[in-house]
Amino acid sequence: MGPQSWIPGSGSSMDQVSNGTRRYEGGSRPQEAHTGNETRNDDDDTGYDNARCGGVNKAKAAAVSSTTAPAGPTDGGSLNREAQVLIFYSSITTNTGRIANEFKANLDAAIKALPDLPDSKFLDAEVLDLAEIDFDDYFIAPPASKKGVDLFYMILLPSYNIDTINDTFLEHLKETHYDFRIDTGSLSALLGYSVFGFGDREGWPDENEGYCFQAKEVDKWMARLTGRKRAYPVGMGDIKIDYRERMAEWTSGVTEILGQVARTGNLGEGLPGSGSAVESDDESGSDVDEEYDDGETLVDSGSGSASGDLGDVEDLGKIVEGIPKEAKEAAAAEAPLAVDFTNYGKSVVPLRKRAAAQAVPKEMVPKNSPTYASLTKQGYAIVGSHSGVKICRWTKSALRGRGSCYKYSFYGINSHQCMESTPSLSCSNKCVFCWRHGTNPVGTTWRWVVDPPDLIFNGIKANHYQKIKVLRGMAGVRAERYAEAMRIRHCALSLVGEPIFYPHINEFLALLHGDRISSFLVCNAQHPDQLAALKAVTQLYVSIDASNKESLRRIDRPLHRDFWERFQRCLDILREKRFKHRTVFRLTLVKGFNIDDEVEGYADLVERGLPCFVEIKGFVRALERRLGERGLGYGIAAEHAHSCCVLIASDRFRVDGKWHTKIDYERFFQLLEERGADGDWTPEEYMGEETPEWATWGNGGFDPRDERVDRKGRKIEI
Ligand SMILES: Cc1cc2nc3c(=O)[nH]c(=O)nc-3n(C[C@H](O)[C@H](O)[C@H](O)COP(=O)(O)O)c2cc1C
Ligand code: SF4
Repeated sequence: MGPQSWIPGSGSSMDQVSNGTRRYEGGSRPQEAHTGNETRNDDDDTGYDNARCGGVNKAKAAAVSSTTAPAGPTDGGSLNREAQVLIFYSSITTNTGRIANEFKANLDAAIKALPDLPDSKFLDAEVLDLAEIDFDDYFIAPPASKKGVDLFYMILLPSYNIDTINDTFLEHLKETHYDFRIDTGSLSALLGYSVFGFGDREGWPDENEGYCFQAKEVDKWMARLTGRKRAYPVGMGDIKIDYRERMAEWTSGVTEILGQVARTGNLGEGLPGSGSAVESDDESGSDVDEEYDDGETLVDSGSGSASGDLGDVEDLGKIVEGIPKEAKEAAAAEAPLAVDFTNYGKSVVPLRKRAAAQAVPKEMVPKNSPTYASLTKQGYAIVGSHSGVKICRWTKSALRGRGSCYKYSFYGINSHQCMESTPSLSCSNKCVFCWRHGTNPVGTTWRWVVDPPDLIFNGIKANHYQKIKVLRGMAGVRAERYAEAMRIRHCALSLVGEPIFYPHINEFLALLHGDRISSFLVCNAQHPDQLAALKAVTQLYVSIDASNKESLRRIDRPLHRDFWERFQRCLDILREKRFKHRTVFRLTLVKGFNIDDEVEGYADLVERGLPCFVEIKGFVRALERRLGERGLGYGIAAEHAHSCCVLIASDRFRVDGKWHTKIDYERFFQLLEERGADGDWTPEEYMGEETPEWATWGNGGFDPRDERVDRKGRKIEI
């Protein structure tokens, strides 16, 4: 969408029909507004018929009329008119008033320092006390007094759980939104807005207890009134502790956006009038609850993906369990075992043809392939010809302070700083639960064009950041977390495909580590040679979908004929590596296929590989008991109740009776720098601090500082 989109009269919510009559949403204006004594006010160049307004007061009508007054930029993108920031604040005990005036001085200076901006474009900001202005003048439509100037609103608001001007203000925003005489999005002529809240954690320790609650409310209503022109996530600062730091972050973010607005006339990726908003919430609906419903299921562990979208691989177990037993059995019985096109021996492809096909390597996922279409439709970005990156739902959830994935509870992975990706979208299995049947590239050896590691590394990072930027306008995103999210700290190589299949996996890992990004690499235990040659990773996983040869054949449907031998060799390699890498078994249990009578088999596999950790869903106690009987030294260390995931850990990670499942990432990078990717060290050397109490077995694994919400985004009282 071009810059014209936010010009009043050219945008969606403020449309005027050619005869100047204001167009109401839904076609015609509501019947009950007619007085029966209607005369048209010809002086009203907006075409808005004041006489029809019934109870609308004059100020309101005038304000409404002004929404159609300003014209927007027309010079091919950048602002062509003067712009100004209006800083609104409320203040009862004077802090915010003082801060607002200091802020104005800083902001004026910061705007002047923006590169490539002519001085004349931004007028000095104006500070306005909400207690002294008439809300109708500013918060129904942009003020008529500012005709010809494009406005950007910043609202600085302390929270008060007693009756103050804030309540009147919030009531006004709400009324304006619901007033049928006023168009939806009546403030959409603004360039954008952002809110910063002040609170006091001493009395209101976290958001569940009301910390900065009114700033969040104002932010929500402003999103509605502006047609979702949240330029930057709501910021929050504790007046006694960190407001300076938080405000500095927020100010730098907002100023950057102002520069973008001035240069391009729009707010950037993901926001109205500025490109794709598909990943942002729709805030135009009339139901307040819906605003916070992005379809994420954060607490309802019983639901899987109905659409067939695998979504997040981290939720695999849940999805797998959701498949009816009969369907799985039918799939396993009907689907032919995948044919190995690359190994010699019996093959349906004649050798000559195969040789010809291999002469010129093809792209693994060409742009015109069904796989490409399918992946991009589901939010994956394809990088080069065989790599992918996607924002996982936990990253979105963490950005909004609504909880992180189990790896945060177990290992201290910040979900909002985590990038989920793979350098190989291809793999050598055709697992029954994989949604990509029929379209995914499979093979036992690499037979495609190989992209260089730096192309993949730079590409996935750029795409990840771009996707995060799109989320800037999403309801509920915290400014602090957004700022942190612009620094990737973790990479989960666990998207679809098989990462160690990529021929330059070690070089790729080195690039991640060189940028101080930790690596969690998940493989399917089918490539022992590559596994043996793997250099340093922060945490190394094998995915274990079955406990014996027959189940594995039926569930993973591997391409390799010697799949079981490969699988066992991988476990042996993992056993050897356990004093170098943090090794993990991820047990994905397919109900009906492999739970019954298989505990013994899983215990055998654990005994063979002796991993540092076992991530498991279901039959936790049974497995723990078996491991105990064999004297292998494991215990239940942590849990994440939402994803029904439990962590069984080796006693190596229990110090003085306390579990230490977290990772000291800084120490990991130090070890790498000191000793190199081939160097010797043990996982214990970068063992992190004690597992937090809330993450230990029996305590649920939900960080109390986050807010629990249900499927609709409604807060859950605990
Ligand atoms: C009576 C009272 C109620 C308050 N209620 C809240 C609250 O619900 N949430 C919060 O985060 N801070 C609350 N605060 C803290 C204020 O928001 C904080 O001190 C703020 O900086 C005050 O700004 P001001 O001096 O501009 O009025 C409250 C403070 C007082 C005195
Ligand atoms: S580890 Fe990263 S990619 Fe995986 S679920 Fe957690 S936040 Fe998402």
